[in-house]
Amino acid sequence: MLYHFYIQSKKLSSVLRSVKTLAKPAGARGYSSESVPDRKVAVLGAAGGIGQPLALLMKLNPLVSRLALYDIANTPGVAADVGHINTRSEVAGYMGNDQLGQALEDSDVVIIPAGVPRKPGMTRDDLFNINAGIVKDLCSAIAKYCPNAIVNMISNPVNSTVPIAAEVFKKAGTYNEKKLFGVTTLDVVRAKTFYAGKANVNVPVVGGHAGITILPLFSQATPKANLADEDIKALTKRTQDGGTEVVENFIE
Ligand SMILES: NC(=O)c1ccc[n+]([C@@H]2O[C@H](COP(=O)([O-])OP(=O)(O)OC[C@H]3O[C@@H](n4cnc5c(N)ncnc54)[C@H](O)[C@@H]3O)[C@@H](O)[C@H]2O)c1
Ligand SMILES: O=C(O)C[C@H](O)C(=O)O
Repeated sequence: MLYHFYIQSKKLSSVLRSVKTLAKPAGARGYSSESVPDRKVAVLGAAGGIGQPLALLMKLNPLVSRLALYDIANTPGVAADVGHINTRSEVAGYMGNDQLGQALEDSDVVIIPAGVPRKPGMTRDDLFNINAGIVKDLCSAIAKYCPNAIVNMISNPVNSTVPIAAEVFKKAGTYNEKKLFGVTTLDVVRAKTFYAGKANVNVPVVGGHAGITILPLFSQATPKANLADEDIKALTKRTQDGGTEVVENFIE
C-alpha cells in the first residue's frame, strides 16, 4: 500500500507544481526567505488505512508547506505523530464537521480517502451507498472553502465518486475539469509490475478504476515484448483484479 502511494505521491508532486499555473499567479503567497512557494494540502479521511501513510508521504514532500489532516476521529494523534517528522511543512489536525472549514480553507490540493473500504466478497460498487454521501458532503465543503483547489478522489467507487464530485461542483458553480482527478495510479503501477516487475517500463492504462473499466494497453507498452494474445489477456485480467487480490488477502 505504501509503495502505491509513493507512486501517487510522485505524481502528486507534478500536480503540486502545476498548482502554480492553475490556481494563482507565480510567486503569490511565497515565503520571502524561500524560493519554494506556500502550498497547502488537505487530506480528508487522514486517520484511515490510506490516510495515514498518505499523510506521511505528504509530510515528506518538500513542495508541501502546510498539511491539514481531517477526519471524523483520531486526527489529533495522527497530526501529532506526523508533525514530529523534521520536514518543512506545518501539520495541523482537524476533527469533526465543525472543523472541516478550517481544514479546507486556503487549500491548493485536497486528497480524499474518506469513507469505507470493501471487505472480501464485496465489489467497489457495494460501497456506493455509504461513500456517495460522505463524498458529496466533503465536496460541498470544498466548493465553499477552497473552490479553486485541485481535488484528488481516492474514495471508492472512484468511477462514481468522481462524477458525484463533478455534479456537486457544477451545482456550486466551481467545477473545473482540469482540477478534478480520480486516483487510479494503482492500476498503472500494477500493470507495470505484472508486465515486467521492475522499473523503467511504461504501460498506459485508460478507463476507470473497477473491473473491465480498467484497460491496460499492453500492446502499447515499452519496451515492447511481443506478447501472445493469451499473455495479454492474463496480464489484463490480473491488473483488473489487482484490488480484489489485495482485499481478499486481508483477514479480519
Ligand atoms: N483509488 C484507489 O486506488 C484506492 C486505493 C485504496 C483504497 N481506496 C478507497 O479509499 C477509501 C478509504 O480506504 P481505507 O482503507 O483508508 O479505509 P479506512 O476505513 O481505514 O479509513 C477511512 C477513514 O475515513 C474516515 N471517514 C469516514 N467518514 C468520514 C467523513 N465523513 N469525513 C472524513 N473522514 C471520514 C474514517 O474515520 C477513517 O479514518 C475506501 O473507499 C477505499 O476503497 C481507493
Ligand atoms: O480494490 C479496492 O477496494 C481498493 C483499491 O481501489 C485498489 O484498487 O486496491
